[in-house]
Amino acid sequence: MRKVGIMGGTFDPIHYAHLIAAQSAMEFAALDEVWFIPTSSPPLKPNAPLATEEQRLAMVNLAIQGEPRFRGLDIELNRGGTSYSIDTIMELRAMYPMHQFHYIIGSDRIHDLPRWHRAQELIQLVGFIGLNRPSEPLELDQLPTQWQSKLTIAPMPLIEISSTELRKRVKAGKALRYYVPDEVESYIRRHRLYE
Ligand SMILES: Nc1ncnc2c1ncn2[C@@H]1O[C@H](COP(=O)(O)OP(=O)(O)OP(=O)(O)O)[C@@H](O)[C@H]1O
Ligand SMILES: O=C(O)c1ccc[n+]([C@@H]2O[C@H](COP(=O)([O-])O)[C@@H](O)[C@H]2O)c1
Repeated sequence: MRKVGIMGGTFDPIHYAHLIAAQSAMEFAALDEVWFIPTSSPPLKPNAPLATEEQRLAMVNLAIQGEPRFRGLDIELNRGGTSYSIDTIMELRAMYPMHQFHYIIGSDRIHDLPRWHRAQELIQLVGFIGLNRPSEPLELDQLPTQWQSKLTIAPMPLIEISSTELRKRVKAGKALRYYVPDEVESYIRRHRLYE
């Protein structure tokens, strides 16, 4: 049996906090691998991503190259439409019956977990590894008890980097260096993303 963490996200663009979150979850929960899965259409976000699906996946693959335990998956892009996690988990469980999956999420997403599509079924299929995020600090007591019992909190240095802030930085002509891997910055500049 392999323990696999699922790092789902819009990744518009992927940044260092995503990578540190994945590494923290991997260390804490003794995961064998983390699979990064870019969404097609993110369920609870008001705006559509700015970069294309191909560009977001390309940036994920550039960011994780060199870490053999990290892998980028196009399963949600191939399925298209709204990327509900229940569909992804069911598909992955059917494809990899010997794997045990854990969903990795930041505190902003932890708070809206009960509003996820078919949340009651999802909770039966997968455990969650949560990471604190300074913009929306963890408030576990706000979460129904049945969710609290399915959630493990992994320690991670608080890092207030968001893709929204990075898109604003590009628009304002500011540097991305030290916020994203160099290869991701080069890709963003080459494709003139977020300008
Ligand atoms: N700074 C961070 N610390 C911890 N977790 C994070 C951080 N940034 C993102 N995450 C988590 O990573 C996952 C994917 O996030 P996402 O791709 O939406 O990035 P984002 O920075 O929140 O994007 P945006 O600003 O566009 O909303 C989510 O579970 C999110 O909570
Ligand atoms: O299944 C849902 O209803 C659902 C609702 C909100 C978020 N998610 C998943 O959570 C992950 C992070 O979402 P986001 O919007 O922060 O990029 C991504 O994989 C989404 O598909 C899933």
